[in-house]
Amino acid sequence: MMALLLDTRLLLRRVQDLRSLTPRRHRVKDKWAATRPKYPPTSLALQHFDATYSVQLGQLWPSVRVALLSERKYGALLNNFSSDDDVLADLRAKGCSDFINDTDTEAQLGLKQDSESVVQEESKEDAVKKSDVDGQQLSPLKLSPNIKCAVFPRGDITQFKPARPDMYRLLGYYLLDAASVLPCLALNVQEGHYVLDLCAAPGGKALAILQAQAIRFLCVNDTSASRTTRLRQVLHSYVPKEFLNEKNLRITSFDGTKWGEIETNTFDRVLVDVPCTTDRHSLTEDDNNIFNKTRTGERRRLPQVQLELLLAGIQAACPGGEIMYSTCTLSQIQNLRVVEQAIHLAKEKHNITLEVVDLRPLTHMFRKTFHFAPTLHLGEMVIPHLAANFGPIYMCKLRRLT
Ligand SMILES: C[S@@+](CC[C@H](N)C(=O)[O-])C[C@H]1O[C@@H](n2cnc3c(N)ncnc32)[C@H](O)[C@@H]1O
Repeated sequence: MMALLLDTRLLLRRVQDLRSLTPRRHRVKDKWAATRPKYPPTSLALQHFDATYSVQLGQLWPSVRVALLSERKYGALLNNFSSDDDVLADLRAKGCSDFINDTDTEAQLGLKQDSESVVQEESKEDAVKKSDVDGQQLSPLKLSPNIKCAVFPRGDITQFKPARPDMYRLLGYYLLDAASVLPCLALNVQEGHYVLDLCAAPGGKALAILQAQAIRFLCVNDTSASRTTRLRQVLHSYVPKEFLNEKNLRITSFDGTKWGEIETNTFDRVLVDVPCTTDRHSLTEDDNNIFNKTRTGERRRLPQVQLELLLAGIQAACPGGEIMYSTCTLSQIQNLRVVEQAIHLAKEKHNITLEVVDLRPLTHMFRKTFHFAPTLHLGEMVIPHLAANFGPIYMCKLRRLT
């Protein structure tokens, strides 16, 4: 009996000891509980997108939503300046293909058995007809064969390893959303061109444009000083020092909306890759999120800033020059509406006439790699899909007639 009493007392003491070691639940609030916003920006973004994109995209929205909330897919933009000649071969050995140049004729014609293919219901006859259209329409597009981007096949979510430096410490590839190479390809830079990248940091698209190895002069600009520093670092990690001189390249940090006051009628090609709601980032990262309550004003001003940037880009182009407007949002207000207004205001305020360049041949050519939104009346848009989780990327190309 005595032994049992002792055992019980010992047991009680152990329990008390343990209690003193374990803090009572809710006695002290966890630190994060006090600072965590009631409505995290990612949740606010999802609410906003559910309300707007369900109307804009209709039946497509649920599948785009799932893809946007899932792991994104990258592409590896090959660096032609690297002295390592085996990079693409190594990536191919891992199962990648260069989505721009590895379009073998059979696959182009849709004759290959591909259970996942977006064109799986396309008859052989249709495919052959479309291929003829490709041939005719793609020749004026003159895509640069030097721009190469490796991707894993549809449905394959293998991740790329970080790029390795060559003997000159230049990296072999740059990881980016493969769809963001499309505006650079469609910009169609030709030998001897003067090119302006108005919102260039961190520099993925500038790097893609440089791969064409045709440019006479590239001006890269970004209003953010910290992002311009990042842009410089990127250029130094991928482009040889000999190229990074004032004769070939200018790095500036101006407010791009004012470019029309600085330099007009100058560039053969202008890329206007504007700040936007960066839909994928807004849904997945609370840090630096434009849906943060403190940034509501900035978010509401975006369409106006985008319009001013596009108008400045249009003015910076020379007559006959081409301007590419691009975003990484699905929002009609930031995409088509901005382009419509810019075309109108360019005429009204600056007497500049523009024509919209048809990018359908490009979308047709890359229909096996990306999902494109059904016909938009202005521009083209890559929409995220679980089997090919790239985008969103909107692009619209304008040509200055006057
Ligand atoms: C979508 S990001 C550009 C991405 C870049 N083109 C790339 O491919 O890496 C938009 C950029 O616009 C810059 N930006 C925002 N407002 C600007 C302005 N008024 N003038 C110039 N750049 C601006 C931002 O700092 C940001 O780096």
